Amino acid sequence: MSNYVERVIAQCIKNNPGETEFHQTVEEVLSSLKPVMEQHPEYEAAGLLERLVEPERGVTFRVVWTDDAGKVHVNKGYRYQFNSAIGPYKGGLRFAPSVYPGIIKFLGFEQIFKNSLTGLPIGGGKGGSDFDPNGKSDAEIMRFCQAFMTELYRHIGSETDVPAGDLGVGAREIGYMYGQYKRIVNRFEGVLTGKGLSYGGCLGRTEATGFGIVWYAEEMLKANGENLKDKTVAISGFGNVSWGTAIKLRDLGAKLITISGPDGYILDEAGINTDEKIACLLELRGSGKNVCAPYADKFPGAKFFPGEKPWGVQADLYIPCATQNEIHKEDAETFVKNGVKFVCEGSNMSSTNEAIKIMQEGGIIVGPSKAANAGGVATSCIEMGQNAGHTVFTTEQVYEQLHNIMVGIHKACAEASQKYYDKYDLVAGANIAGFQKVADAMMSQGLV
Ligand SMILES: NC(=O)C1=CN([C@@H]2O[C@H](COP(=O)(O)OP(=O)(O)OC[C@H]3O[C@@H](n4cnc5c(N)ncnc54)[C@H](O)[C@@H]3O)[C@@H](O)[C@H]2O)C=CC1
Ligand SMILES: O=C(O)CCC(=O)C(=O)O
Repeated sequence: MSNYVERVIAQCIKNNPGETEFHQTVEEVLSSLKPVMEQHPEYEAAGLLERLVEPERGVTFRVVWTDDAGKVHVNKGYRYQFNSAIGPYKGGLRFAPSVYPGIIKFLGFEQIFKNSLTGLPIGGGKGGSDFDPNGKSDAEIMRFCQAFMTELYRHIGSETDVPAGDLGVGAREIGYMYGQYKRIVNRFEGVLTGKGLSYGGCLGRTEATGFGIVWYAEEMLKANGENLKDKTVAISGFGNVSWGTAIKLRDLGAKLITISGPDGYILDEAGINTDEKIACLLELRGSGKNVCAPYADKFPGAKFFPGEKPWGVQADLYIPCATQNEIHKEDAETFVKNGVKFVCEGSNMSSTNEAIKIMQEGGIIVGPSKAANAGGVATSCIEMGQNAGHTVFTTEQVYEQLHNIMVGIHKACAEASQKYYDKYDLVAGANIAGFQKVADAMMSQGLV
């Protein structure tokens, strides 16, 4: 039966040449499902894994827009609708020059399991463009978003596929895309999440991913007899997820000491814990320059380390919050050498498979991104419910649901790994717990 897993991985790599990030996640997820396949031979007979790694649908389209000087630009747009067994496709849109099918497929595949882990009725999908929002004017962003939605609108809908933000797509971009969708279809519906509060957005969605990550990390620590109070924490990035993470760390009494960007990292040993310092993350993101160095100019005492990542800094907990594959083999070796105990992934697929193996073998507890960052999409689903019911939830109602969901996800991961591996392995547990519900639904729905 383990041959089944190997065969599907090999075939998937062959069918999707050059898409290394997609290969990486398929390998990581499917490998940990081996004991499940042993117990369920009916899955192989139903070709379940072959179907799981093949998106139900994928569209690639041309996006034509003009810059402020009137020059015409052409970008690629994508939406991969991976799996709708348990609900409408759901997942963000990423705008970054590095976007190509391998990135969107890795994110879409991860989203299937993440969305299932939330316990809510949402399938998996992801989309985006190789458009670079950095350095663009507001008018250029608007024209790009309108052009992108002019094609995307025909593939999505509040009961079909509900995109949201991701890297490079925040409230501003969602607003421009929502306006264009509404103009084309002449309907006001919950087709996107992460909307502004004045037109159907959900209180708490902006900070939800970061809050959820910290609540998940808190469960990891508690399960190992510790808590977040007075712990030092190193994170990467300074975007939406880093910002929400910074706020919740402060709420729970932890001390955040780093942020980072593509230009290097900031070490602020006094703690990134005042309103002004935390708001500076938003200013850096809003500047459109994609650099964190100006933090050190603004707050004397903070140091900037150009071209370096924050993983060599001594801390009790590490939370990568920027992009995929931020933790490589060498970083994992540094963690093990430094006696690190906890790494909780905030960004999607923060670590290479090799790094995860080194960390786990070195005794580090790793919280996998598909579980730890699921609070964002969970709150998006709360937003969908709010829109469908033509109602509004209070911040307290959203936070309470979100907290319960994160505690539940940690419990599901721990129980699944205990059942199939007889140990506390959140990485394998997240894959198995996320898989189980999707597999049950796919088996019930026949060969589709
Ligand atoms: N926004 C959300 O609700 C969710 C986001 N995520 C994931 O969290 C991560 C961060 O997303 P957001 O904060 O929303 O994006 P963002 O665009 O607000 O911020 C991204 C941050 O990552 C940094 N960054 C990007 N590429 C980098 C690179 N190559 N090297 C170093 N730094 C880099 C940027 O400088 C920025 O600080 C992504 O992996 C995303 O997929 C996951 C779940 C939900
Ligand atoms: O809120 C959503 O629908 C998607 C969030 C997202 O892109 C993610 O979970 O990676």
